Amino acid sequence: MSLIQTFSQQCLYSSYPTPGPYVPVKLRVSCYSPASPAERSEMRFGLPSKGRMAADTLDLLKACQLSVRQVNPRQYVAEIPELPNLEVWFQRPKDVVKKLVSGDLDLGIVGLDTVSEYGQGNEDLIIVHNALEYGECRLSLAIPKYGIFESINSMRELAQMPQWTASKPLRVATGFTYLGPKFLKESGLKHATFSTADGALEAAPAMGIADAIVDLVSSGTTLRENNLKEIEGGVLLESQAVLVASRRSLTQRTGVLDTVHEILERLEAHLRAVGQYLVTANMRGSSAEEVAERILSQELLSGLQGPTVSPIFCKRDGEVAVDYYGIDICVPKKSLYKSIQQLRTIGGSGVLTCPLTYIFDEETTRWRELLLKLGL
Ligand SMILES: Nc1ncnc2c1ncn2[C@@H]1O[C@H](COP(=O)(O)OP(=O)(O)OP(=O)(O)O)[C@@H](O)[C@H]1O
Ligand SMILES: O=P(O)(O)OC[C@H]1O[C@H](OP(=O)(O)OP(=O)(O)O)[C@H](O)[C@@H]1O
Ligand SMILES: [Mg+2]
Repeated sequence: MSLIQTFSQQCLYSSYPTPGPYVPVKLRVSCYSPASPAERSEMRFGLPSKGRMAADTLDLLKACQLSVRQVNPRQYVAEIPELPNLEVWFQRPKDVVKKLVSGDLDLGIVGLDTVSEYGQGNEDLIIVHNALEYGECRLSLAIPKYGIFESINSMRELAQMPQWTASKPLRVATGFTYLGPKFLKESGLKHATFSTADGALEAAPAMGIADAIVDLVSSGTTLRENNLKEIEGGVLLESQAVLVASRRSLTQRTGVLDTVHEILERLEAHLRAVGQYLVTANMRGSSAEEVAERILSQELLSGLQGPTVSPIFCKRDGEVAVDYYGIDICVPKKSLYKSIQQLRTIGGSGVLTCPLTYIFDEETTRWRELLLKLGL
């Protein structure tokens, strides 16, 4: 097959599978019988089976004490022992989205770019957590730095180039055959055609196959190495890993909403805690308020809501007395050493630090937003 398929050919491939039974080809466990969305009672969680998202997704779940138990890496079904009645299915990222739409999965983790491309605005897809803090990239239009594009630096300038006509449109290579055309249409670039390829899109302009590309950019190295540039107004989407669920499953399938609540709480509590340290120390003082005042006079020691200051009771001359206070503060890892220095200057001693696993807040904003979206 040639590097680039034409857009019309690609359209044939991108139609959704019809909803219904899904029989995994490589499944070696016989206890999983195929069931239609309406028949099955277990919840299904789709995770990326390959690519850069796969390992990071498993790592994130593990950090939330939701380790995925997979008997062997070629087996596409697994479980999370902490979450009963839930099956994990490993699928290509785009298939996670397609199967959420068809009702063969209930929840999934993939990049927002994949949800937007393959979900195509489908209202059944609900982003439950929009920032899992990995897989960060952007979907961007890029053009060559050289030739007729040398002085073109914005989408407006690109759209106004006299070169693009009905008979000689701008040729765009992209794997994003839904988002790409939609974006160019909205940008006022009337004359554009699209072709698609599975990878190495950045080569298309130099090979003379395309004038521009729409592809994912992270560090920008691939574009730079291929003499391409992004332009003002050319970012279609900022993406990172997200937790996505099917509205139908959330509202109709027993247990899905509760499970999503638990997963969401663990994700939020973990992501809040990442990079945070708990610092405990002792401080001599005349009262808890006086100690708190000293701590709050330091820029880095205000903690999440403020320091916890607790009296340390000791026995002096047969009486209970308080000379020292124990303090607990949360500080970001990047300012840990500076915080300890500040603590010492105001009399802190016996300083202990430990990384935090979870910070559970009151009910999370995302949960409230989800209930609102579901009309609950
Ligand atoms: N360079 C990148 N840096 C960070 N995240 C990226 C990058 N490229 C892609 N991603 C994110 O990772 C997701 C998976 O990309 P990946 O390239 O691993 O899989 P794929 O493109 O679906 O598979 P393949 O490239 O093997 O066809 C993308 O949908 C996107 O959200
Ligand atoms: O801005 P950068 O950090 O250079 O990353 C961007 C590249 O990463 C992705 O490709 P990937 O590595 O997934 O290869 P692929 O084209 O085979 O999907 C994307 O399609 C870009 O080519
Ligand atoms: Mg890729």
